[in-house]
Amino acid sequence: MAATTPPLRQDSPAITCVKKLAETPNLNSIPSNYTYYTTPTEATASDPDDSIPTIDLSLLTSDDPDEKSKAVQELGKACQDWGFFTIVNHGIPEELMKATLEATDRFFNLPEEEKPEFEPKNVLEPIRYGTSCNSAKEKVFCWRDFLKVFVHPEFHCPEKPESLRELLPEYCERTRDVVRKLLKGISESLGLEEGEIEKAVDLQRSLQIYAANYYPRCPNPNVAVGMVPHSDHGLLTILIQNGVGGLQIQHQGKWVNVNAPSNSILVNTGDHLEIVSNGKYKSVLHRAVVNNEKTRISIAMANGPSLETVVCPASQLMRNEGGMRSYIPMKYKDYLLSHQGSQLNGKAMLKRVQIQDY
Ligand SMILES: O=C(O)CCC(=O)C(=O)O
Ligand SMILES: [Fe+2]
Repeated sequence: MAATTPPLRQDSPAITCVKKLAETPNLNSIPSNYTYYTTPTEATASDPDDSIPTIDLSLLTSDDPDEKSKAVQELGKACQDWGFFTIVNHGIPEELMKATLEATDRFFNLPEEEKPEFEPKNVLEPIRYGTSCNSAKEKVFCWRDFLKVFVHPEFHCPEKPESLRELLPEYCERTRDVVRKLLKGISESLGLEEGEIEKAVDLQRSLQIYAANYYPRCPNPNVAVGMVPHSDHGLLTILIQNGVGGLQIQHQGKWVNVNAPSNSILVNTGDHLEIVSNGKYKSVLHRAVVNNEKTRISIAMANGPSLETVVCPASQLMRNEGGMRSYIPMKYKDYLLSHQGSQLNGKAMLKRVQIQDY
């Protein structure tokens, strides 16, 4: 009897994880549907002309009013000029960061059958494991696998590995504490009451997402992309990585490299900080590049308003600025659904709620 090819399972994903693809023996070049850049120099960036700002978190909560006010000013300047900064004296133990990165690595190295469902359809699914950015919508894929988990206000976590279940609650709580302190300082830097942003976005019930990125070694790093240029949807993202660089941010119209060591914590501003600040603190455009030497792992903790909050520019800010509102109020949940449901594309989603050019 002639052999027949079994029919494709209806539910079989159109695409598999890139880790598996990268492990194909003798893979010398990437498949054409991973070629993102047509000119290899497009993926390059220079080192920043000025150094990326560093914020000392301990000074933000200093009892000395002068010291605190100086720190608040520096934080405001970092948000306005860069939308991006490093933090020091943040109180998150280095061992916890390291162990969380290791547990994340362990997750990606589990056999596929021990991982959660691949590419679930619902964007609000609290545990999502997948590849690229939005593979259902893309023609060209990113050289990246991801795990996204809603960790607050309700904590979720994949069953395995056990180390992730053990470490994640503490790492999430510590990063939320950092975010609370930063938002207080940012509020003050905008001339608002310290707790104004916290109240406006209902931080107690904030949506926090653990977004882990796995970028395997890539045979053609100059034409592939780890993550396409985008801004994050939330307020502030706290990012750590396994000592392998790859993040680039756009600063003054130019792509610049962020080569942070493994123990540093990076912070970037998201779309909802831009909205709350009525455009004063713009969300930073960033992307990830890949390399052919080492696997890169990053953990981006996305911290947003609560899902039910209708976010709009802070009312006090509009009073100060003569009532000019630059963004249409929108429920964060609806924003997230649109942002995550479409192809990731620069700041396209933010433009949809923007009232005027500024
Ligand atoms: O891997 C990185 O450095 C960037 C990740 C990122 O931008 C994201 O997860 O939103
Ligand atoms: Fe991002």
